[in-house]
Amino acid sequence: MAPAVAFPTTDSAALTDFVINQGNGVKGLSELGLKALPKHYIQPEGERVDNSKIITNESIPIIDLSNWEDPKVADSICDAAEKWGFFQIVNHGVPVGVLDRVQDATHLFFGLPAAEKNKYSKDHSPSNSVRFGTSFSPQAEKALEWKDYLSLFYVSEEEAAALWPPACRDEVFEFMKGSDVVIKRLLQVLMKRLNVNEIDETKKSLLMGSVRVNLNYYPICPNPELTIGVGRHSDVSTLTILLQDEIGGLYVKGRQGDDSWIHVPPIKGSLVINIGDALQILSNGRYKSIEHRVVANASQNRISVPIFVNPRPSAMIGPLPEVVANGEKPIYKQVLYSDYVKHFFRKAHDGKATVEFAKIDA
Ligand SMILES: O=C(O)CCC(=O)C(=O)O
Ligand SMILES: [Fe+2]
Repeated sequence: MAPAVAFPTTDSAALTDFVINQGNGVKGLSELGLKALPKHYIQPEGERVDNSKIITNESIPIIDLSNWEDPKVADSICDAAEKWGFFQIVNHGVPVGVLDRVQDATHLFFGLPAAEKNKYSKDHSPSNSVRFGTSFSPQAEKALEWKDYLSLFYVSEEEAAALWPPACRDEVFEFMKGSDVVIKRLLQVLMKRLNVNEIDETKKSLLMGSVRVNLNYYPICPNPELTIGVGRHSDVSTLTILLQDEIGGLYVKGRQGDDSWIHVPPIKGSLVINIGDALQILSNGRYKSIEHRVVANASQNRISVPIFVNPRPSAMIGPLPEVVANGEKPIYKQVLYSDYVKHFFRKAHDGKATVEFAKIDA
């Protein structure tokens, strides 16, 4: 039987203390067996997923990478990046055992006692590279999101070995390393269409100068229709490689320019790829970073593991010289990538608003 609720969940201070300060997260709330969603998680109607807005007559492309050398594969990747900003890849070369192990390790980490996970919270973590938290940006949000996370910024193998939680450290590292080849190939293909034929050191720092891996945990929610797992946002990355489990719940904004949403169906062994804001800016808008969000679930706990491939924080990002060489007008200015990321985290999730930060004023 679930334990009796030990505090009034209407009391903001008590809720913050339980969820954030003690490190119980929304997983802890969920396991109290609440009958109703605490008011802090009730999202304005526009932020919830409205079932009437979900379209089922379209789906994001699924690309088979078994024949890398086939130019048709490269075309499908670039077309998907231009038209959809989102696609799934199968036969990508990352062994299914690696994917299974990082999913098991994610469950293992979130299954640890709160006090153990809390060692990695903002107030206790020995390093900024390792952060356990809940929601997206609780200080900046009017309504909280129904998600806990562990965020791991990769600095070096030594640092990862010393600082990442032992419950998931080796498996996350194996997933990150195992995805290296497919990440490089995808970027090479995407660059070729932009007339960038070689990823030299400068390009490397712009495209893949840093990596962050998140472990996301979306526990069972008493009123999923009133809240959200992750609110509408686009990623600030160059490219995101996402491993989701078999539960489902990720929605991508439709292409009609209206408020329609498309489900990304789980496919065992596949990886979801999406273009982030940094690549939209570097490609001068040719590749699209598309809004997406995650619903909460009434009956199952869901996990996902995105790898965010990012520019180096100290890199200046703007439209690549190869892209504007033919006289194309730049629509973005040069911005310091770390400023861009700071801007993203300063506010609650708000769809595509972050990219305005880099727009050249009309
Ligand atoms: O959980 C998911 O499927 C997506 C998560 C996501 O969009 C993110 O972490 O940026
Ligand atoms: Fe995302």
